[in-house]
Amino acid sequence: MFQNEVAESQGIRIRRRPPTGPPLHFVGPFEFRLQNEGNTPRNILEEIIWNKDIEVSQMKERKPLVTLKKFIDNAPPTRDFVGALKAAHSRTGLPGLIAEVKKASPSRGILRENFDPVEIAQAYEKGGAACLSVLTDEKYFKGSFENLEAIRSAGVKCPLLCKEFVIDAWQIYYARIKGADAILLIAAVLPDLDIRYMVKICKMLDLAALIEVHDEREMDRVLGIEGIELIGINNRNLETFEVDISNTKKLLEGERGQLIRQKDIIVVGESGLFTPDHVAYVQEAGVKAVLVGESIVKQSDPGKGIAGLFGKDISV
Ligand SMILES: O=P(O)(O)OC[C@@H](O)[C@@H](O)c1c[nH]c2ccccc12
Repeated sequence: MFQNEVAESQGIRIRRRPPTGPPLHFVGPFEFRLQNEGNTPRNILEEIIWNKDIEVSQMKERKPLVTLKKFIDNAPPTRDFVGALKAAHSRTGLPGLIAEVKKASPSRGILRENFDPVEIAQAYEKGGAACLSVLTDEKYFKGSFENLEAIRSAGVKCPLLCKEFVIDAWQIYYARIKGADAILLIAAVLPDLDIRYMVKICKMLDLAALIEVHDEREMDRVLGIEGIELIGINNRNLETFEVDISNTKKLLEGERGQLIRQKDIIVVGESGLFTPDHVAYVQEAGVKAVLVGESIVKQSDPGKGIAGLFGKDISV
């Protein structure tokens, strides 16, 4: 089966870029660039993935895997991402916070004009964040690997999640070299075999893998994969941008919730969390951690934003 057919059989709607790319000109009497005939992205996530494909193939040419592997041997050890979340949860009795260093997003535009990633990261740490998430996609989120590196070099102690659209194992090695302690893998984009393979690479590199799901089918696929410690439930649909925090509750009900507790998997509630009520709602649903960007990054002091989000100071 071809790559897209394997993906489709698992309910994955995101297609990988056609190898030839969309035709750029008229050929013969007909325009071949037909809308939605396989050569135009159908939604924003698909567009991001097709761009990422080009970006990664260019970066791989400049820094082939053999070169990256040499740097890995000298990279400092990673810090325990999952451990930090668990420790925060038992210290505060509230979900451990992964605070996101996020300048912009395709759905919300620019979130913060004067954006100093290191300053924001330090404010988050001071405000009681257990871990940080750093967006590294430049084109759609105005993030960068330089931000990740800078935060790590500035002496921030919170473990760092590299927030990327991973489609190739090369990106995992790259993230590790740039200072990541954990990496995001999105089930809406990656077939089971890729997730299995990438989770193994993460283990080999001592990185935590946060596997992100958005619906029941993705959750069931991921629960069928061995060795997963961390699942994120995204309340935002990355194809339509619709946000609904009851999604977290829906995916943790019944047998799924039971299986997750049995397997001792930590669930992270992601996106659209703005108030102490929101946090309490997803905690009630069963999450032990939350991933929050917009509501805290927008505050003039993002550290105080954390106290606002939880309804109390969690820094002590
Ligand atoms: O800013 P919010 O609504 O608090 O969301 C943060 C985070 O969940 C969101 O940025 C996110 C979750 N999964 C993603 C995947 C790609 C890009 C971004 C994301």
